[in-house]
Parts: sequence; C-alpha cells; structure tokens
Amino acid sequence: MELAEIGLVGLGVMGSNLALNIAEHGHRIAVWNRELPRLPEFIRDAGDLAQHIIPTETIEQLIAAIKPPRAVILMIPAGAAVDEQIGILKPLLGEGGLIIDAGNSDFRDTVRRVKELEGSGVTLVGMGVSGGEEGARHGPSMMAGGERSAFARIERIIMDIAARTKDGEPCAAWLGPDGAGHFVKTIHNGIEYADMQMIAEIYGAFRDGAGLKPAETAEIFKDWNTRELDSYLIEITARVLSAVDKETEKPIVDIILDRAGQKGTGLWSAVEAERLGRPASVIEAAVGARVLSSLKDEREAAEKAYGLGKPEAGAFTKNDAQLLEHALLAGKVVAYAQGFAVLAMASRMFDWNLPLPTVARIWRAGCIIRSQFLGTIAAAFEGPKVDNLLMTPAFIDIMKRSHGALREVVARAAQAGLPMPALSSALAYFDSYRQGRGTTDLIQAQRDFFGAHGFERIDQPGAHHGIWGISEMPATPTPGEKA
Ligand SMILES: NC(=O)C1=CN([C@@H]2O[C@H](COP(=O)(O)OP(=O)(O)OC[C@H]3O[C@@H](n4cnc5c(N)ncnc54)[C@H](OP(=O)(O)O)[C@@H]3O)[C@@H](O)[C@H]2O)C=CC1
Ligand SMILES: O=C(CO)[C@H](O)[C@H](O)COP(=O)(O)O
Repeated sequence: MELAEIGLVGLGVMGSNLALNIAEHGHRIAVWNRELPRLPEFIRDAGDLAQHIIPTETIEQLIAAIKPPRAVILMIPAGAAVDEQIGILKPLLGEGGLIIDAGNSDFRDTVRRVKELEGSGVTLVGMGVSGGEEGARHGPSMMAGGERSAFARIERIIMDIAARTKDGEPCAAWLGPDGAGHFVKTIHNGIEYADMQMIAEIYGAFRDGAGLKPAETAEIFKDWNTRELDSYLIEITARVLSAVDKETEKPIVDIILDRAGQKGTGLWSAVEAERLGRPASVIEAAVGARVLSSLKDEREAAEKAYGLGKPEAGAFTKNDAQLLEHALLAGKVVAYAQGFAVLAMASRMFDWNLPLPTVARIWRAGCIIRSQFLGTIAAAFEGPKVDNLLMTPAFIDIMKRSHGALREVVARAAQAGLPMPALSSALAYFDSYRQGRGTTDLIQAQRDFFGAHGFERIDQPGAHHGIWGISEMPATPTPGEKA
C-alpha cells in the first residue's frame, strides 16, 4: 500500500472537509476518527476522492499508514482533547514526528505544549484555520506558528489547499514561533465577533428603528456589499436576511432565538488585549453582548419592569441607509485598529516579530472576516511604521469622513433606547484616542488621595503627592448652614 503524506485525527465539520481538500489536491492522506461509525460514512461521501484517502480504525493503524517522518493534523476541540491526543501520539510518532494542532487552541496552551515537547523528538505546529465548513473544503485561511523548519515540512500541502486571493496569492503563512499562529487566529475571531455584533446593531436600527422587514434590510446589505464594506460577513448577512423558514414561511431570522453561543476565542481576545495594555473595547463589547443575550429570561423580566426604550418611528428610516453604512465603516475601522494594535503589542511582548502586512494579506480570502478592506490594511502597514492603524493616512481619511455618521447613529440610537454596545464603544475609543488631554488627571488625583499612589505633573519631572489631608480641606457645611 502506498503510504500517506500526512494523517488527520477528527472527522468532524472541519476535519472531514480539510481531509477532502487535501485529497482533492492529490495529496494522499490517512484519517482516523474516535467514533468509528463516522469513518465509513466519510469514505462514502468522499466519492472519487476516496482513492487518495486511507481510512484507519485505530490510532496505531493511522500512524502505520503515514510515511515517516510522520505528520498528523489534529482537527478536534481545543483544550483537554488536544492534550490527550498529543499524549497518545507522542510515543507512536517517535523521532521526527510532527503534530499540527489546527483547532482553535488557546495560544497559551500551544506555548506550553511546544515547551513540553522539547527534546521528545516530536514537534508541534499550532495553526489557526478559518473559513468554516466551506473554507475548509475549498480553501481556508491558515495562520501557522511553531518552528519555521517544522512548518516547511508541510508547507507545500498547506499552500496547495489554502484560499487564494484574486491575484492568486495563497492565504496561509508561517507567522512566528510557538503560539504566534493561534494568537493571530484568536484575534481574527475577536475581530469576527466585533464585525458580527456591529452588523447586528445596524440590523437592529433597520428592524426596530425604521420598521424594515428582513428582506428590505437584505437589499440594503446587498447594495453595501458593492462598496467599501464589501466582505463575506456583509454578503452572508444579506443572504441570511432574505432566507425564509420552510415550516412557517416567515423570515428565518424572525424565528431564531436571540441567544448567541460562543466557544471562547472572543473572550480570550478581550482578555489578552487588556493583559497587553492594548484594550480592544469593541471586541469586549461584542463578547459582553453575546453574554447578555444568553440571559434571555432576565432580559424579558427587565423589559416587563422597565418597558422598552422608545424606538419611535423615525429614529431611523430607510433613507438613513447611507448614514448607517458610514457608521458601520467607522466602527469597523476602530475594531480592526484595536485588533492590529493587540497583535503589534503581542509581537513585541512575546518576541514573535509578527509580519502585520502578511497577517492582513492572508485574511483577504478564505477566512470569515475576509474583505477588500483587508487589502487597504495590508497596504497601510506597508507604509511608515505606526502604533495604530488609526494613524495611517488611508485610515485618517476614512475616519475623517465617517466618524460623524457613527456619532449621529450612536446618538440617535441612545435617544431611542436602541442598544448599540459595539458601535458606541468604537465611538468612545475613537474620541478617547484622539483626545490629547483626557480626564485621567482626576483619576490620578483620586488615587493619590485615597492611596498615596503619587502622580506626575505636566510642568515638573518626577513623582508628586497632593496635599489632601483632612485638616487642609475646607470644612463641608452641614445642610442648611452657610459655607
Ligand atoms: N466549525 C467551524 O466553523 C470552525 C471550527 N474550528 C475549530 O476546529 C476544531 C474542530 O471543530 P469542528 O470540526 O467544528 O468540531 P466537530 O464537533 O464537528 O468535530 C469534532 C471532532 O473532534 C473529535 N474529537 C472530539 N473530542 C476528541 C478527543 N478527545 N479525541 C479525539 N477526537 C476527538 C470528534 O470525534 P467524534 O466523532 O468521535 O466525537 C470530531 O471528529 C475546533 O477546535 C474548532 O474550534 C476552526 C475554524 C472554524
Ligand atoms: O473559528 C471560527 C471561524 O473563524 C469558528 O467559526 C468559531 O468556532 C466561531 O466561534 P464562536 O463559536 O465562538 O462564535
């Protein structure tokens, strides 16, 4: 039997499609799944591609079916399952073994696993894969981290199966050592959360502020997809909004429960951003919005207690489509600026030397946040080095012409009681970021008052303290008494 070039564990949604993609590119692959009944089903569905696939029933058979030195892709849930499989594979793979963890692992786990495997003869590549089911099957975006030489061993297969941009560039790259690939994938997902939340808020403006039907909103999103907002998420939003439920013949969004799920990458993005001192407030707002959405019973009780806000007819109208388009664009710029600022800081902190233009380039196709906008970001990062995307000439131009719309939309939504947590936080970040003198002078004074934490002065170097002692404070008059 001709041995396989590579093996794969986990024939779920992503693993089975990735295996078919690999087979379609003529690479022989051996596969194994924990639950055996999945195997014949997968081979049956593979059709002609089955000739490039070796189905195996035990992990030992899987290893025996791969050409040494052996490489195995794990496409299984992040966390304990990955540790368990690495534990099983390590002795079986032996010297020169390579494990590619292609799930959404926490980069901290990847860093730990790389260390734990040191000296064992087995190497780990942590590789984020984005694009969902369709991407995995026909071309995902892939973000790899680990030893450069280890990635080189699978580079040909990865480049063959990756998505390609219109100009033919593969959307996959080695981005840095140990956890770099999984970190970039985490931030990708954080941005995905922010994008999705802001789109949902704009949908809310059309539904609750303007009284539009889903199909009418779908037409507007379809139109937006021909301009600056052109992206996969806008495209699928238009398709989702025009979809009808077969059973009820109602728009499908109207019968879906408003309770969002999440598996962790959005939360990790927000937490890592704060840890790195580069807050990603739009991502945080998006995570918070999903959490709040899950408290359905509490929200219903609160609606009974307070009543709804007053999304009076006219808070928005169909004629505000352009205003809302520009507001979404401004919010998107801020969310991406925050995400890339986190990547830049992580690169510095962990010594990864992340190539930010490459990150933007490999997100242009294949992944969930793919868009033409990422081409503009890649070009912006190729110019003079800046700390924040908001300081590049291209994005200064976009923000100058669109932040007014964001302000108008957030203000009108606030007046009408329409929640816009992500768009509001994008505006707040923008206004805080561009304010040369903020209001934390007062916070520093308060900290010094209650904890003698000290403060810097604008006119003298060094650390200083205020004279806050009770005896120096003017007495507080009692009510009715003259000061
Ligand atoms: N779905 C998506 O759009 C995307 C998912 N991902 C990530 O890819 C990974 C896989 O996701 P997805 O394919 O959606 O998940 P699925 O639930 O569809 O499949 C999970 C697979 O993992 C296997 N598995 C679970 N636990 C173990 C274990 N302890 N040991 C061995 N195999 C195990 C399952 O086998 P069994 O049949 O025996 O249960 C199954 O084959 C996750 O990390 C996910 O976050 C990344 C990008 C997109
Ligand atoms: O990685 C992905 C896309 O890039 C997955 O679709 C991800 O699992 C979605 O995350 P969540 O379930 O938390 O919404």
